Amino acid sequence: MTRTDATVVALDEAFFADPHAVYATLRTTSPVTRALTPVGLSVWLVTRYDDARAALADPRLSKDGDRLAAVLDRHTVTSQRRVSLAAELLRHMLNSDPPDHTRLRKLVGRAFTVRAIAGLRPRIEQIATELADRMAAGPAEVDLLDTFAFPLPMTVICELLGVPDVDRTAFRGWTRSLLATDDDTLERTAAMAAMAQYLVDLVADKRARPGEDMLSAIVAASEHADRLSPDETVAMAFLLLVAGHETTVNLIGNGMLALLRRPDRLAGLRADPDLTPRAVEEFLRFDGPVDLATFRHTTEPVEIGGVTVPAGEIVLVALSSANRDPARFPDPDELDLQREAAGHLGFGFGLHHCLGAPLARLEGDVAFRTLLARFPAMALAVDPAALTWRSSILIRGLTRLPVRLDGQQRPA
Ligand code: HEM
Repeated sequence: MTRTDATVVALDEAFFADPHAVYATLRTTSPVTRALTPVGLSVWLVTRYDDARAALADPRLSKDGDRLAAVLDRHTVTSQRRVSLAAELLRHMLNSDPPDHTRLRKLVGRAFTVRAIAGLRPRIEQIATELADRMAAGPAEVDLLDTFAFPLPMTVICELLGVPDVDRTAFRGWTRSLLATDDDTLERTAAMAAMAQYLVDLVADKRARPGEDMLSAIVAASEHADRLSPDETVAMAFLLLVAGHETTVNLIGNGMLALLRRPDRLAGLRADPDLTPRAVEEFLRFDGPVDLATFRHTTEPVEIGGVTVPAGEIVLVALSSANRDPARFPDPDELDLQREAAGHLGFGFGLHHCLGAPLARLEGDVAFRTLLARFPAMALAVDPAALTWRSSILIRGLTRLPVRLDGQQRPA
């Protein structure tokens, strides 16, 4: 951990390499503390489970996007420029408080219930099987993120929303650039603008030629002007697409890494596939895809864990830290697939609790069952110490996950 003074934690490369070590110290020494993001934004970090859960449910911690812009400007302490966010992409539910949040979430809520999502299982299994077939027919060493963990959720969310096949590769580049903190600011602003333009065109296309997909249904709803504005329609598409694929890829990646590092756990799960739903909850707790929840800001002074955070401050709730708080989960650094991991904050908590959780759980279930059944000899192709993590204050995910499907170690 690097500290710029006694109380400010730097969210830097050392932090991204091992956030769990930093969090373990913070939970005992300074559970609610100041931190500095890589682009020089001054924030408050909340690291204990009880404080994190309370903060996520506290209406005084606002998600209002318009007010956030002003707060962000006040808290940027370096000269580095922030990425200019395309206005069309901002008005989504994760940037809103009630009543806008309630209206936006209700519009798609029914499509994402456990029951509605369960109908997708056969198609998700088919996609997973096709990807596994392709892997089995290819080289013995692959990047599991590229060959399986990314294309599975990407294909599912694109099919659900009605994004044409040909456009999916460009989308990956844009979102990667957007969620990284190490890319050039201008490049990220350009990626954002390109994505906004693409989605504006896609929405226009759905309006002109509606299909059976969810985006066409959202566009149809937007025609009632009181329900969804044009910007809200595009922002909804943006949120669902980005949230729908940048997260589940790392549930599969981080979960597979955890298993490959613990062959005993891997063997136990392979012997009892019905344990998979429980294992997925443990992967979400142990090393979930969302490290820090999205920005919240205080609308008045708020006491969190005995510390008074003044009004107009940005608060980052450390979900990964809450999920390893020994006060909530005994022996938290142990991967225990039998444990009762329910209550983890991997999907957030409160009003903004992940809308796509039923879909993510289903994709995770299918992914692990498929990979374990099809590749019984799968092993890490590199020393775990050689693996690198993405530089993002939101996403916890590997840059690559090289595996050998035949179980052979690469010669040194
Ligand atoms: C394992 C995969 C996933 C994880 C770990 C995850 C995690 C999260 C978290 C932590 C939040 C709350 C963020 C906050 O409060 O700051 C959230 C919100 C959200 N997620 Fe997910 N997510 C996943 C998959 C998905 C999928 C597949 C979708 C599908 C479209 C999705 C759609 C959303 C949406 C729309 C919200 C905003 C909800 C609101 O503001 O009311 N997520 N997710």
